[in-house]
Amino acid sequence: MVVLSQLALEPFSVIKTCKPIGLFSEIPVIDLTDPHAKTLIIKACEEFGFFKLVNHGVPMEAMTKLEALATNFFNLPQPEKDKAGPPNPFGYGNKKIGPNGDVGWVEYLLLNTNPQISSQKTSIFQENPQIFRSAVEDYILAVKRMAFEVLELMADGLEIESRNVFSRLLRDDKSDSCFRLNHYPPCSELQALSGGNLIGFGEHTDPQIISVLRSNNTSGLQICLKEGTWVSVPPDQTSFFINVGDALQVCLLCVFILFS
Ligand SMILES: C=C1C[C@]23C[C@@]1(O)CC[C@H]2[C@@]12CC[C@H](O)[C@@](C)(C(=O)O1)[C@H]2[C@@H]3C(=O)O
Ligand SMILES: O=C(O)CCC(=O)C(=O)O
Repeated sequence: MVVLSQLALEPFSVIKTCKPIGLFSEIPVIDLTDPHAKTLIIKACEEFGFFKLVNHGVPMEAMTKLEALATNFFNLPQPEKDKAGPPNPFGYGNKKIGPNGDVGWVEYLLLNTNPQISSQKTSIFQENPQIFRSAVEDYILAVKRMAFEVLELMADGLEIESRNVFSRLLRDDKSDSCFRLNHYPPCSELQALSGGNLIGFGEHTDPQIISVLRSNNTSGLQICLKEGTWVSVPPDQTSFFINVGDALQVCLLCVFILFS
């Protein structure tokens, strides 16, 4: 048994904890091949701002490959991972999230997704540079295709004449879309001491149009419902989850104001 002294616990004092909450089974599920997908997406955006995507067209092989390589990266000794940091804004980060001084029990790789991905810090792809880089590129390409489809269905569902009104923002070579690989390391001693789960990536809204999320069959992601209750998203190995970001929420509000 390891007993942590007060001194050893000091660096963790800024990491918050939360009590486990129940899994939420009512998250809308959108089948991307369903002819009614556009209507169902808009309904899900209005009701939850969050939905699950199935039959999304991203090959399972691309997901599995990336997951294995990311796991290899996060299993590297700390000094090796640190060579890919600090994130400014792209690169490897540990506990410090974003520019606002937020901290969490998380380490991550933040990358840009534009075609000049080769301009990323090469130390990110250190172990197997070609293999890791091409797995990241293949995955990003497949996820982008899916995101184009979702954004175009959203425009269709809103009956906006130009179908690419949202997707062109992502298609743009200068798009500031980014790709984030989060790893939440286990820390059973601290969890036992605190009596709750350590918060990895704290409460926030996403500034983007949409965020595309995937978990490797692990629970932990929580969303806040309209009435303010936090619920847990059930673990899922094969689906993606879409979260409506602040930018799209503003667009949706404008559309509703204009047409109501
Ligand atoms: C804590 C934060 C990190 C973040 C900016 C923020 O203040 C709130 C949203 C976070 C997020 C989530 C999606 C993307 O990964 C990200 C790059 C973004 O634009 O918003 C991160 C931000 C970040 O890591 O800087
Ligand atoms: O790791 C996750 O699934 C959550 C990350 C997140 O909330 C985000 O990137 O906005």
